Parts: sequence; C-alpha cells; structure tokens
Amino acid sequence: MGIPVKVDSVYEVVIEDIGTDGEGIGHIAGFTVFVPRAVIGDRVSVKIDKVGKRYAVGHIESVVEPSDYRIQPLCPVANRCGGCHIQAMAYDAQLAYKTRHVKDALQRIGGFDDVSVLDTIGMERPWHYRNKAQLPVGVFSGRPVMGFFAAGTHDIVDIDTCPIQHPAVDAAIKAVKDYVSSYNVAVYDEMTGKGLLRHIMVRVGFNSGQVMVVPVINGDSIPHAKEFTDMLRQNIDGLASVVLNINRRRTNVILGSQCKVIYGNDHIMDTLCGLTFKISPLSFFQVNPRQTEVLYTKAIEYAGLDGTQTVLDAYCGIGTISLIAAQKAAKIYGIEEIQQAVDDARENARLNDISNVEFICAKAEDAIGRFIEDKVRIDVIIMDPPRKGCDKGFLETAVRLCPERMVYVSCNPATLARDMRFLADHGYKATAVQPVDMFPHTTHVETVVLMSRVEK
Ligand SMILES: C[S@@+](CC[C@H](N)C(=O)[O-])C[C@H]1O[C@@H](n2cnc3c(N)ncnc32)[C@H](O)[C@@H]1O
Repeated sequence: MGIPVKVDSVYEVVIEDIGTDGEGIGHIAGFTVFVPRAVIGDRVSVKIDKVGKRYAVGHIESVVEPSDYRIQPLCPVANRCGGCHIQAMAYDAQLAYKTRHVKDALQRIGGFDDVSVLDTIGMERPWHYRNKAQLPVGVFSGRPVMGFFAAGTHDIVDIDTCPIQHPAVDAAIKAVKDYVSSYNVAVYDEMTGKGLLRHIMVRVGFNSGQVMVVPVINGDSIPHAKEFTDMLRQNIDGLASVVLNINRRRTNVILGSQCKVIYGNDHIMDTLCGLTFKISPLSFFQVNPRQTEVLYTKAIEYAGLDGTQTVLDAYCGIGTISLIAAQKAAKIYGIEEIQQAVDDARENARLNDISNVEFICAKAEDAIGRFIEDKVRIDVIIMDPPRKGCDKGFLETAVRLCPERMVYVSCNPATLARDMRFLADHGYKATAVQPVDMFPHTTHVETVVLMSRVEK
C-alpha cells in the first residue's frame, strides 16, 4: 500500500495521543501523523509539511472540534514560543499525560510491564514558578527584542512578560531593552559571530528575594556599565548581583566559563527545605523551588534515613540533597564534577553548620570506585544525573557497593528507564516511582524512584 498523505494537502485528524515532545498524534488511513500544538481529543484540520516512510508531520490549519481538555492559553505567544508546548492543555490533563509518559518509557525502554507509577504531583498554582530565565537578545526592525526561541528555530519570539517566570524577569526584560535602545548596544548575530550582547540570564532566590542578572557577552566588558546597573536597580527589587559572563565561542551553548562581577556579589542566596544555599552563576540549582521541596522531601523519604546510614549523593550540584539528607544520616559523600558547584557545596555546609558531609570534585564514574578500594560501606546511594542519565561504569560500581537502597532522581524518563533496567538486572527492584511536575506547561517531567535491594 502506498503512503496515503501528500505534502501541502489538508486532512481532518482526530488526536489520539501525545508524543514525548508534546506533539499530537493521529492517523490518516492508518498512517501516523504528528501535529505539534494539538491537544489529545482535538479534531483538527491539518496541512501536511513533511512525509516520511513511517510518519508525516503537519500543522494545524484550524481546530474543527476542540478537545474537552483544550483551554485558552494564558500567554498570548504560547502557540509560537518554544518555552511552553502544552499550555493549551488543561493542567489536570497535563499531569495525566506526564504520568503516562513515565509509564510508557518504563515499559517500552526498561521492559517494566508491572511497575506501578504514582500520579504526578502537580502545583496548586502552576504559574510564575521558574527562578531562572535565559533570554536571547536580538534586534528586529531597529528595536531590541528579547524572549525565547520559537519552537525548532533560532527566531526570537519577543516578549515583555512571561507567565511561568518570576516577575523579576519581566522587570529585567524592560531594563535590558531600555539599555540596548538608549546606548545603541550591538547585539550578537549568530550568523556572523559579530556583536556583543548574546543572552541575559536572570536568577531569583524565591525565599530570599535576591536577584542576579547575567549578561552573556561576546567581549570583555559592556558600554555604560554603571548606567546599565543603575537601570537594573531602578527596575528590579532585590537586585543583588550583576555578573558578566564571557562567551566568545561560536556555539549554541549559552554560557561561557568566565564570569566578572560588575555590581554586588558574585552569587545570590536562597533557602530550600529550611537550609540556606549560595548560588553562583554557573551552578545548577533546580528551577522550580516550590516543587523542588516536594521532590527532595520524597527523595529523603525514599532514602529511609534514621541517622545511622552512610549516604552517597552522586551528581550533587551545590549539595542541596546532600545537606538536607545530612540532617538524618551519619555521613554523606557528595560527588560533583563542576569545581564552582563543589566550592558552593562546601560553603553551603559551613553556612548551615553541617559537618558530616564531604564533597568530592570528580566525575561520579571516576570517584565511586574509591569507596570499594577504601572499603567504605555505603547504605544508600542517591543519584540525580543530567538528562543523559548515569554513566554505565558508575552503575556497575554502584551495584558492587551493594547499598540497601538507591534513590534515582531523573529529569529524563528515557534514560531513567534504561538505568533502572540495569539496576533491576543487578539485584534491585523498583518499589516506588513518583513523577513530580517541576515544569508545568512543558512536556518535561521529573521522577523520583526507589530501587530496593532484593534480599537473596
Ligand atoms: C540534575 S543536576 C542535579 C544537582 C543536584 N542534585 C540538585 O538537585 O541541585 C546534575 C548535576 O550533575 C553534574 N554532573 C554532570 N555530569 C556529571 C558526572 N559525570 N559526574 C559528576 N557530576 C556530574 C552537573 O554539573 C549537575 O550539577
């Protein structure tokens, strides 16, 4: 049978499911069609943009019959901006989608047919939840533009306000646009590699009220730096730090490795689960502080600590989980590869008067072997790796350490499923899988999993 759809033709499609990137999935005469921005249950008129051997991709021409789950997005640019893919889906349906997404990954990739996945824990008010924004700066028709890239492109969708960011971000956008127009500051052009101002990163301490603004520049300094920081101070309550980040490379990677303070401190402070943390421009800090408390509390509950255990917190960042767990454990070892994050972690231990933690700056896969060599008994391993998941060598050594429990915190269900399969094949059983919605209106989901050692 030939392919039943043609490029530029229009078809009516019922959206039966949502894919991993939030795109609607439907069928035309049995042939799969992906439709970005469609909501499960929609009947849409779709124009086909691309046809492959196994599937086609199209865009919505019109919504013929909206799904019961379709709502009016709060943000006027929700359909263009690449930040929120599923803002047109009612929040309850988003949570159900995330639970299904985790379950599907565990079945499909991990081969876990019988593991039960708890309902995703959502937010009561899923708006203004982010404490960090990274906004590209450009110029359009002689005017400065700032916002997010349109989905799948490097075209900036200009915004003055963003409903998922802390309001300090809106204030920073206004001040930066005023600065760029007032002093005719050259913005960076990705095509030519010329121009100065590339991105603006804003970080906010939700509980401390402190704000950090980081202009990312293709140079060493900015013109009218004093006027710039004055404009930021006039617009942003709680401005505590302005740091230039130098990135001269022709790359998509936003931040460079060098930072220069031009106002205030080289860090901001915030609190989480009752502890104080120092946050530097390059350090990882979870972006949704309210849900982070939910996530960390679950992780600590799954660790089953009673004050007697030795815990390894791998991929520990600035030591957040380590220090929270330290209050209920005998000893904690944290491993993290970024030196600045480890320096922050050590300082965070001092700030909170916690002395039963030791931070190691190394790749987790390189450092974990020393616990075997030094015959250190590890009772619990907590791991919170980046999206690519854990290194295989790390997991191989982790199972040799034979801890009673492993708590896996993951931002990527696919690599979580792969790594859980390895642990399940090496003597561990998944006893709890809890998704937490750290990123409302996007397709991302965080999951915390307890893997318990199977007693032989
Ligand atoms: C998802 S973050 C988690 C950080 C921390 N647990 C938290 O919740 O704030 C992952 C961390 O792993 C670090 N990292 C990435 N690859 C690593 C590796 N191979 N070994 C050690 N740390 C690594 C990153 O720098 C980052 O701080």
